Amino acid sequence: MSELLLGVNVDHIATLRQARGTNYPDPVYAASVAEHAGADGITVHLREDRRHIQDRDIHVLKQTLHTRMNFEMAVTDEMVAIACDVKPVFCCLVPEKREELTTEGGLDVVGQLDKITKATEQLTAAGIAVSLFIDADKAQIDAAVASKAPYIEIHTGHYADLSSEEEQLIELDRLTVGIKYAHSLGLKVNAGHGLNYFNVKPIAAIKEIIELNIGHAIIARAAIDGLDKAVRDMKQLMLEARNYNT
Ligand SMILES: CC(=O)[C@@H](O)[C@H](O)COP(=O)(O)O
Ligand SMILES: NCC(=O)COP(=O)(O)O
Repeated sequence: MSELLLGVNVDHIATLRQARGTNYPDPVYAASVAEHAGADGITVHLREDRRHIQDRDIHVLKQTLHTRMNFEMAVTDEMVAIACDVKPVFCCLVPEKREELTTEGGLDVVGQLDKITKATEQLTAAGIAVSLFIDADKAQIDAAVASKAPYIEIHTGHYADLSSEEEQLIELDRLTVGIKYAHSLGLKVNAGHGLNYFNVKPIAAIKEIIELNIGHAIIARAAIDGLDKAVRDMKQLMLEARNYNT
């Protein structure tokens, strides 16, 4: 069974920095620690409101990463221009609202197919692999295929937010059906949002998933155990889930 990759999202290292307007903690340094600990990639979300990751972070990470950058962005001319300048390996197109605390759902590809297809064409022409952050919804998956984006990232936030085990199992089944459907259409499938040390294994066990992008839980754990250990512990859980279910 293929190895499951871990993309570490360092947004909330930047949240801590922005809280006081200092130059520490530096998400660039955190990315280096995470890579040393076994992260297969680094995810950063440059939001329109710059609440955490800054433009400087993106440019320095481009010069310093040893793995690869997954640049999360809204589908705007500003972000497309930045992405085409920086040329990360991956761009993940996400929905964004200034008033949201965090990402609330998947991108509506069905309702914005022309806009997303155009952005995908522009980013692809710049040599960037495009991923669409979508819900495990058949119509959205079909629209992702139509947009010609090679990757999708299935939004696991609803699964993560559920408290009852029964409801979580129902949502896990819905995610699994969507992921397998997307894979059957030739899409490369990642997953993320809200995954933590207690809910990651059932998602990691879905063998069609290539990469999990995890941030908040790892950075929160790092505040207690340190980032190196937080990353290694998450990688270990993912490895156990994938190997156990071979
Ligand atoms: C798209 C997604 O689920 C996250 O990668 C996103 O970065 C969440 O936004 P915040 O990092 O601002 O919480
Ligand atoms: N796309 C998901 C991501 O990068 C991290 O999301 P979270 O683990 O911070 O919720």
